[in-house]
Amino acid sequence: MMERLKGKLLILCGVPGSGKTTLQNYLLANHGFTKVITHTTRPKRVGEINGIDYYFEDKTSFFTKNYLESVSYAGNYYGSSYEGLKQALQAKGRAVIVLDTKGAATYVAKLAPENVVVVFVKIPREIQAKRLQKRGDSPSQIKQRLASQEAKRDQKLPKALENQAYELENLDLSKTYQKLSAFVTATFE
Ligand SMILES: Nc1ncnc2c1ncn2[C@@H]1O[C@H](COP(=O)(O)OP(=O)(O)OP(=O)(O)O)[C@@H](O)[C@H]1O
Ligand SMILES: Nc1nc2c(ncn2[C@@H]2O[C@H](COP(=O)(O)O)[C@@H](O)[C@H]2O)c(=O)[nH]1
Repeated sequence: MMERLKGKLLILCGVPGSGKTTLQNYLLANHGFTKVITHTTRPKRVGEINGIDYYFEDKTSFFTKNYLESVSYAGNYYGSSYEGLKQALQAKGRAVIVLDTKGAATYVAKLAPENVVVVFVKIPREIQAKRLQKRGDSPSQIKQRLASQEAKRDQKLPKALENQAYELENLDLSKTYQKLSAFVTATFE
């Protein structure tokens, strides 16, 4: 299915702890994007709010939604709904979503090319645990997350996204913001 929509979606996917959520917040604050809020069965982190960070679901309510795609990631379910995407695009014509690479590949397959761009965010493996620690994840959460099949798979750009994704290394945050801004200006304006 190549669904044609009004507006354009920027997908952030990539390495665990690479800064996808941080970059999403930057785009919301500085580039007029609206966030596509996704659903998860993962427990809330400190400071997360239902309906802002995610729609937090239980294992029954999760399966009552109309998903464009859903995945299992490190032992929890995640899914993005058609309604969420359409609402976010209707708001300002440009929307941003954070997905794992499997979800990103599904969007690329399902949406028309003019409606979607993908940014794959990277950091070296050696600093991943430090980034997750900085966010407040516990040592056991970090171990479980980085040992998961999905986190290992997302260490590199999958074949399905080759030549489809802008690869963005996120070391010095202010330089990353500059590069992302330039990419958005070239792609959306
Ligand atoms: N360039 C950077 N330099 C230093 N710290 C950073 C940088 N970018 C993000 N961070 C910090 O790294 C931590 C992880 O970032 P974030 O939660 O945005 O990653 P993520 O890719 O969304 O993670 P996950 O894959 O687990 O969903 C946060 O504490 C964030 O503030
Ligand atoms: N395919 C999807 N991936 C999603 C969705 N919502 C979030 N994610 C990705 O899951 C992992 C883990 O997220 P976290 O918040 O627990 O750190 C990360 O890669 C997200 O990008 C979704 O709806 N679909």
